[in-house]
Amino acid sequence: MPTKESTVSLNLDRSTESGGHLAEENDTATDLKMASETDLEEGMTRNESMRSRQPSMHHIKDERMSTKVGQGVKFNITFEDLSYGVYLPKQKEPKWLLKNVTGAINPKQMTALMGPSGAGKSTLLEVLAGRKQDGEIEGELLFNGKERTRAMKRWFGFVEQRDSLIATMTVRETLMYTARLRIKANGIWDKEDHADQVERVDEILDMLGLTACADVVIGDENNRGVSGGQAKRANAAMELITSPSILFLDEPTSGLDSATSLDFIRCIKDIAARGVSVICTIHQPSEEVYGLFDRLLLLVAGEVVYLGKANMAVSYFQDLGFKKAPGQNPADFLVSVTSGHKPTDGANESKTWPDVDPNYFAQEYMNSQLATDRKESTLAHRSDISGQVDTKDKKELYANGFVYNVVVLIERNWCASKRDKSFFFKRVFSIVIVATAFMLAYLMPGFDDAAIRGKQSVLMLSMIIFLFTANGQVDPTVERRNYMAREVNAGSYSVSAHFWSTVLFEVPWTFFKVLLYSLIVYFAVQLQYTFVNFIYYFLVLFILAEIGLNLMWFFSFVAATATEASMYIITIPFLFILYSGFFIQYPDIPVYWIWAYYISHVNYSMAGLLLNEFKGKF
Ligand SMILES: Nc1ncnc2c1ncn2[C@@H]1O[C@H](COP(=O)(O)OP(=O)(O)OP(=O)(O)O)[C@@H](O)[C@H]1O
Repeated sequence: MPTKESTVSLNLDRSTESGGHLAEENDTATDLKMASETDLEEGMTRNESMRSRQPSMHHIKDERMSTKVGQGVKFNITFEDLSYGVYLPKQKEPKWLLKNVTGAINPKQMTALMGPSGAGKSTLLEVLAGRKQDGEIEGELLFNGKERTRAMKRWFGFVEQRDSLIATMTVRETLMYTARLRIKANGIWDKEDHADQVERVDEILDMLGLTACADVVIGDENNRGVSGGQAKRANAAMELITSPSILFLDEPTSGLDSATSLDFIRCIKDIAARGVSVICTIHQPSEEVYGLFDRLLLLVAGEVVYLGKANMAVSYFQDLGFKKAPGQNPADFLVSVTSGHKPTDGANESKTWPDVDPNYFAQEYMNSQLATDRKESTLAHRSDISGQVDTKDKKELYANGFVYNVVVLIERNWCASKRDKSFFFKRVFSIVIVATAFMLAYLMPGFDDAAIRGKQSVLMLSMIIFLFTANGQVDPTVERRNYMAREVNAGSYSVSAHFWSTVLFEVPWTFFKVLLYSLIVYFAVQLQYTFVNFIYYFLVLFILAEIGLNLMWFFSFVAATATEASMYIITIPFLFILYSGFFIQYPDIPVYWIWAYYISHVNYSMAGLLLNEFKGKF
């Protein structure tokens, strides 16, 4: 069990490729020391040497923003006795999902994070990337020897297992908007920025073999778009736009066939070769895919059972007495051995595998020379550069300002919406159909009993329509929230920028929709023919429509699924309608529901509309 105090700390080191400070294979402490002492031999003090390598965070940021993939800041991640636990209900002690994990991830290397299902691979990836907000973290986690700051997020690229892309946008549009949001810009429509963004997008399209499908829409199950493999690459491409120094990938090949997986991992290998630290969880890679990884971190039940060169892993376990069958996939062999599952499909050697305790491999690794070397290497790297760079969090967490982000997000909303066939139907045509139906049903001039009843019904039904009219947008809103969460997590923009861009994008459409409806219904049903009465009627419906829209957004964000959101969106306004005093008169409302009458916005809106229409008429 973890014993160390919580000292999660990260660090930032800048090392250029020419400086050679971060060697390709930092396997031993000796290698690291030798590399860092190059400058010292040239007559610099250690502090001078470090300062020359590590400019301020601001300097680094500017430099990074103008560099291509792999040419910016280099990161070494070191973690020592890193543990992560969650509190289960009614438990005082945390359940430890990661236990005393020690290791390092270096630039120019591609590390595979493997292990049986439930071993803690995704958990480790998220802890390293700083994505675990809950639970308890113990041990030490350093980025070039310094504590992680929130501002560092922008140097990280995290490719989630599930592709979250906007179906109606093309691959190029997706990347262009990502570039606009994540790269520091001079202005919203600055020409130089645009040229730089185009250049970067072209570079990444080329790097990931997406140029041929750059102008194809992503698509979904209903609309044909790019292939599954291309979507995966587009998903990863979004994370490369900012030239990340560390690329985390969570099972990027899941759902891909073996040829496409190989193709994809080759692209990632090329990216690592440019100087990026790559760590990637992967399930059952083929022998060829496995062969592309430089290092392997094998986890079992939250503990490291192997961390070292990927091509040495099989012999490490063979030396422990576990023989690999000829032709057996090395990744399958490693997972079978460490998970205690002896394969039955002709791997005769597995029958002779020793029966071992579940903790055997973790213990064996802890006592191995590999672990001793690894620990020394981790410690050496951390102490070499700790305390030399500015790790203070910067005030600005996002590449660009709030207004810039809101404007770009509005533009992107339009770009994504214009190809959505249902967009105009939901916002314009559906309301024309409803208004026409009203017009035909309630042509009732005058103020006789039937006309009064008809007008009252029209007023109430108009309100009901605008309370529920936004419900058709639940599905796309729930879908987009994953996309938003991804971008907010990546530090592209704030939740409030997303909220205001959505509000501002929808306000003109709501205005237009309510105006269209009002113009048709108000005059057809012959409500009060004065400008002031008409404006009053229009404004009440507009406010109700905005409330309906906001309720839809709220429930679409808090509900687990679109179905659950729809249930809330129907139930809650329904209660406000039921106890508005229209269908059940105030004296007849059950006393335990009277609160609903007082908080019902439908009640106040209906009272306003009735006064607007009938005041002074009787
Ligand atoms: N919030 C949580 N509360 C309790 N247990 C959790 C929580 N999150 C994860 N776990 C457990 O921690 C273990 C590790 O989960 P994780 O998703 O990291 O495994 P994994 O190795 O990525 O698995 P897979 O390969 O199946 O995706 C699992 O047993 C999981 O059930």
